[in-house]
Amino acid sequence: MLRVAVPNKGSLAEEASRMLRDAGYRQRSDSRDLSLHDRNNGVQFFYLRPKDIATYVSEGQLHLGITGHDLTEESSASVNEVLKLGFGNSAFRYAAPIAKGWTVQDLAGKRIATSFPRLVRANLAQQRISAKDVIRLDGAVEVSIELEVADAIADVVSTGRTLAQHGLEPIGDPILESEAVIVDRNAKFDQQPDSVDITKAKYRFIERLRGVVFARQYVMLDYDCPQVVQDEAVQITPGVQSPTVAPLSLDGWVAVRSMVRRSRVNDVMDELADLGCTGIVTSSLQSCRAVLPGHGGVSSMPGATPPPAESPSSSDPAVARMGVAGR
Ligand SMILES: Nc1ncnc2c1ncn2[C@@H]1O[C@H](COP(=O)(O)OP(=O)(O)OP(=O)(O)O)[C@@H](O)[C@H]1O
Ligand SMILES: O=P(O)(O)OC[C@H]1O[C@H](OP(=O)(O)OP(=O)(O)O)[C@H](O)[C@@H]1O
Ligand SMILES: [Mg+2]
Repeated sequence: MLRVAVPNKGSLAEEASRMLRDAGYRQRSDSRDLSLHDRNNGVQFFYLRPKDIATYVSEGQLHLGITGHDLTEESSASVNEVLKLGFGNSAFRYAAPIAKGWTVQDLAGKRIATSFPRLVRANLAQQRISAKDVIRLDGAVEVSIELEVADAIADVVSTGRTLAQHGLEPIGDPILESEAVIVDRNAKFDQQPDSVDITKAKYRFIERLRGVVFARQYVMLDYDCPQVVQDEAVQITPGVQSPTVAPLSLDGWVAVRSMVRRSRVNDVMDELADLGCTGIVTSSLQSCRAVLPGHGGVSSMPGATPPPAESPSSSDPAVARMGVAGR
């Protein structure tokens, strides 16, 4: 039985469960439940503090976990990040009162409050800055300056609203950029290697989530196209092998279906309309299996779980049929 850790609260919890539901897994309906057995999929989920997840996974009690890249870096747990999940995006940054106008060098001799002391100490050492003290706080770090516990902070910044509300501004480059990731253990010499069943179950789980991550980046585009401009239209929505092109019952017209990057879809629709295409509609995708080399995920990250021999590939006709637009 595959055992997977999921954030039980905080910024990552809701989105992690939503992504798991989109991938077909059952999720808890009561936030007091700390585990849930999804019998149909052979997975047991454990709802844990995201900060602790890398530790459980590295020790081997849990097979995989969803947590933040920054939390993984802060912990000394030995894990591999095997898939980026595209949510929980943040930057970990130094900040100080706007009125001070400090640079990073001004942190020398100052008290710095943070929930990530290990990352801060490592960054200060790397920049050869000798702070007076690094003070560990669990949260609400932005208020520590007003309360005179610290002179500056290092904290997670997403929209920047919390900093602004407290009269603070980020200083220097981000210490770290972060997003939610799936972690796998980096097996130690004294640990049992995964059984064949667990290796396969891990692969299946990661591929399902990868399908959701991928689907969120694309939309399905359908349109009717005058045959005389079909070649130009196909260039605008090229797909992987090629888009699906089917005859319409109207002479001189074809129907085209292709996946297009969500970030580009409005430009693509404008270009198709300018060409004389019509009936251009988009539909959202919940999940898919159409991941190709270079599209992120396991293949692009170190320490990836190797796929079992029978893993699907982009030569699979089911994948080729989807007409994934490569732009
Ligand atoms: N405002 C935010 N936007 C996006 N991601 C965030 C935000 N705040 C924290 N994170 C990310 O969430 C993870 C931290 O999760 P955690 O649950 O420990 O913190 P939290 O969301 O601050 O919850 P808590 O309130 O319990 O401290 C980190 O990976 C962090 O980068
Ligand atoms: O840049 P923003 O969009 O404003 O988000 C950043 C804030 O979000 C998180 O706090 P959270 O709400 O988790 O509270 P906490 O400080 O108690 O952890 C983080 O620690 C920052 O305080
Ligand atoms: Mg927080």
